[in-house]
Amino acid sequence: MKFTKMHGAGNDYVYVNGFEETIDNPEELAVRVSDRHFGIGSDGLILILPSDRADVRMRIFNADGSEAEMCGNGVRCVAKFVYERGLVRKERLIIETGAGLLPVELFPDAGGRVDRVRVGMGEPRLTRGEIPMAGPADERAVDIPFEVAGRTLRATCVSMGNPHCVIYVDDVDAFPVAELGPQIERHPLFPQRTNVEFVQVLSQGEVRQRTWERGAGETLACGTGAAAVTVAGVLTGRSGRRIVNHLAGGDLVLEWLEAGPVLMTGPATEVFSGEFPL
Ligand SMILES: N[C@@H](CCC[C@H](N)C(=O)O)C(=O)O
Repeated sequence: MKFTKMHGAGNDYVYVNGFEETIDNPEELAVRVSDRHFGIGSDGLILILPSDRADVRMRIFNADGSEAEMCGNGVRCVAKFVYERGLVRKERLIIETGAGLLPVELFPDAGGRVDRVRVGMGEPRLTRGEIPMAGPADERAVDIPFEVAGRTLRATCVSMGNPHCVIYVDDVDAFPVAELGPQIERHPLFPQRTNVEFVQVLSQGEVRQRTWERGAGETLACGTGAAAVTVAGVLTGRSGRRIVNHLAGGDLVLEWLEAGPVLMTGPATEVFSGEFPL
């Protein structure tokens, strides 16, 4: 199987061109390729596929083999991949994801190389029923207290097509992400598990984020997570509608428009291509 390894702000995936390759068991393949010792090494697997509703379709599988609805850093890399290889030579395209059809804008340089991409991430879903989260289905979860490992934390929960639990902390570097992340991911509040963002607010327009991803563990960045953090900042009054989010692997610029959708702009980087035995 031919593959390309790409990353968006350090959130790395193995990308397979499904216009040419047929993958029978992507769940199992995701586990194999993601292994950082015995595989290629990645946070998961992304398939780039033909679509009958959009210019291209993507499917994302986490490193544990579970399929997610959407990947914000991945969608930027998919756009770069299809543009640079001439599969879809458009600077504005639509990508089909499990979270719906998303508009994407590319900023190629004079040589046709794309390093920066903007994605319309759709409208956040805010009720517990939509996230999904235990409790009254039509209520929001904004700064709600909950217990984990004998501590009381406060969570603001948002779906960007996939579930996110945002927790504000004073010092994100010192926070025990690896200890509490997996316990929050599988907390009984979240019937489909959750991604977890630990956030330190620097100012109304700037935050720092560490991410514990559902199905992948701590990653260097999470695009849907950064979008959820933008929304949580507005809902809790901690940050404004437009922020720069400093993630462990790079920066993303986000804006939650009054009209509804969240826009995310960030890097898309190709690392190398190769062949992997199926
Ligand atoms: N890294 C991604 C999100 C990938 C899926 C996530 N782990 C989930 O299970 O929902 C991003 O950049 O959004």
